[in-house]
Amino acid sequence: MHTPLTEPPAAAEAEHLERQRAAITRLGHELRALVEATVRTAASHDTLHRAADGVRHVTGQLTGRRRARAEVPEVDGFPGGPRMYSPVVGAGSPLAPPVHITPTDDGLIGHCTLGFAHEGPPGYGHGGMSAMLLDELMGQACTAAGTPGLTVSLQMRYHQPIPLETPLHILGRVTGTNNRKIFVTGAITTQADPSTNLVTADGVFIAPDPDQVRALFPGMREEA
Ligand SMILES: CCCCC/C=C\C/C=C\C/C=C\C/C=C\CCCC(=O)SCCNC(=O)CCNC(=O)[C@H](O)C(C)(C)COP(=O)(O)OP(=O)(O)OC[C@H]1O[C@@H](n2cnc3c(N)ncnc32)[C@H](O)[C@@H]1OP(=O)(O)O
Repeated sequence: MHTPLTEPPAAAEAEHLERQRAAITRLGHELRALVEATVRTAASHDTLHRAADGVRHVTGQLTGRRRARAEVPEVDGFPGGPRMYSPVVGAGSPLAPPVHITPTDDGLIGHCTLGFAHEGPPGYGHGGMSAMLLDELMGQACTAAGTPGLTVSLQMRYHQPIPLETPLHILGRVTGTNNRKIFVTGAITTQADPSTNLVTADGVFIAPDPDQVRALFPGMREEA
């Protein structure tokens, strides 16, 4: 059977990206397990010191070339594509639950479960986490509606605490626009009781003009 000596560049690049993203996702998963174990453990100080030595050793393996501040990672698409290291949706970020987002009839829905690393009041989610989850969903709802925007105002209402280790729904929906202003609402519920809003938010996002986009995101690739 004839095998081509060189793969077409596009196919090789796609395969490289896929491998890279799979490895980033795997490391993110292990790091989340480490973070969760760290904030729940009752291990002795000896064990904690040994773990710290081990983690320092691992960190030392990841300090080669590092991306610059405004550089968009090669594994990402911006705007509108994957964000592997986002603290909300990034499969590679130990900070992210991570949230998995899908479209709805009129906006977006995110699915996630908060762990002990996201705790505010004992047993419940941190209010700042709720704001971060909603900011992301509402921001992505702007992008999904065809008008990517930056948050200029986020009004939060905390109705009931968010239980940890409980599957959640996070909703984001664009309700209107006025020139560059985009009005968005959001809500967090449990998956089990989607009709009871635990947290709601109203936000104003602004679509930056082209000069602002160039100034703010110098690392954005031309094709975006
Ligand atoms: C095709 C290319 C597209 C390129 C990509 C474009 C955008 C990408 C953006 C987002 C997508 C990316 C990632 C999503 C990730 C995360 C989602 C979470 C969202 C965030 O994590 S995002 C970070 C936090 N966010 C900021 O870091 C913003 C800081 N900010 C600024 O960088 C400036 O603010 C800017 C540049 C946005 C606008 O600057 P500016 O000078 O053009 O705006 P200006 O002041 O002229 O206001 C214009 C009109 O908005 C009204 N207005 C202003 N403030 C208001 C407020 N608070 N409430 C109500 N209305 C307000 C004014 O009253 C006026 O209204 P009017 O025209 O009617 O008078």
